[in-house]
Amino acid sequence: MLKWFRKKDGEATTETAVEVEARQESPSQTESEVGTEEPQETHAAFLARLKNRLAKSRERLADRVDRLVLGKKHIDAELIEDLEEILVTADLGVHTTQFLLDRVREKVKRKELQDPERLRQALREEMEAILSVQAPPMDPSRAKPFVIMMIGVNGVGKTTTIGKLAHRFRQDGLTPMLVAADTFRAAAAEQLERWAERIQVPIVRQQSGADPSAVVFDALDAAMARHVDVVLIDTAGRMHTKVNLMEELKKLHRVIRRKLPEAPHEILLVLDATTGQNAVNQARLFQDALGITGLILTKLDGTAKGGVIVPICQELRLPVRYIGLGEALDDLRPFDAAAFARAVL
Ligand SMILES: Nc1nc2c(ncn2[C@@H]2O[C@H](COP(=O)(O)OP(=O)(O)OP(=O)(O)O)[C@@H](O)[C@H]2O)c(=O)[nH]1
Repeated sequence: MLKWFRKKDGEATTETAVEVEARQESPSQTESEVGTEEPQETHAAFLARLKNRLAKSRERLADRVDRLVLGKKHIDAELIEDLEEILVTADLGVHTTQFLLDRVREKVKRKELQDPERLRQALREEMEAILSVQAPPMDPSRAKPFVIMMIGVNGVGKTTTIGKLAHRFRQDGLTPMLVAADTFRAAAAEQLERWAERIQVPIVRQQSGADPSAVVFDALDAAMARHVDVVLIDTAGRMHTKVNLMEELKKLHRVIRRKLPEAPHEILLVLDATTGQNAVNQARLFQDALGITGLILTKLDGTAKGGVIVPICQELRLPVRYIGLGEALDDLRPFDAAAFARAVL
């Protein structure tokens, strides 16, 4: 059954009609309509899939390390120098590469690592340790509504990730609501609306050019009135006016806080793995401006640059919440440091 809730918002602007589109059907009905129920995948099967998707990264890193040590008897200065080039070109960055090489040298010196064939395993352990950032888990049950602000530059996959994440929440029995706070690009709200339709969740949007803060303000009212569990806010990735993107996002953040002092409960930065080292700069900028609570790395299916997440985790000490492995509904997976390290190295 399709229900429409229309609300004229005279306070924000005279013309802003907030449309809360809601479909209220039983979860079982929705699941069969959507027809995308994730089959229960074993851990081994998932690992195989992740390795497969990260195939290019593996070629570039795991295979290169294997080729490097092939036939070598000792880990010597020359081998470490060659390893340095491999790690830097796998987007691990100069700082993280030096850190990893120092750890290798220490282990060799302490005679904990002597066999070149164990080099890949040793690096993998170090990588896993860096990626295992200690942080409280993302727990949507700790607040109602649990507000997630999705940020990132344009094209990284924010909208797609919101759709996939909302789908996951629905499967967990939660009611999500999508909020189109990128009002600068009409296509952005339309794309989010298509996701809302596809996964059958309500969306709050206003017409193009509306004030994003007004959209969010109204959306939080609607979420509270309708007892929504999780609010997912899609934000702009690029400003088409003179307004500075970071200033706009900060304003949005203030509006959320004013309405719900504990919110946003998560500020998730979406990074496109294919951009390599650019992702490091983006993470720094967004962290300085807003303070991020977690990362989502998308497009790992088509890149040799997945390694970029390692220097980001090492420098900013931020947990990776999810990884995107494709464009399908179930291609967003919770991040697992051990599985990721094993898939890359
Ligand atoms: N291969 C692949 N493509 C992805 C993934 N995530 C998103 N995409 C694609 O990346 C493109 C951009 O995604 P969007 O979700 O529109 O990105 P956005 O950050 O919302 O972009 P703006 O609205 O311009 O700010 C789309 O074609 C998505 O289908 C992923 O994990 N793998």
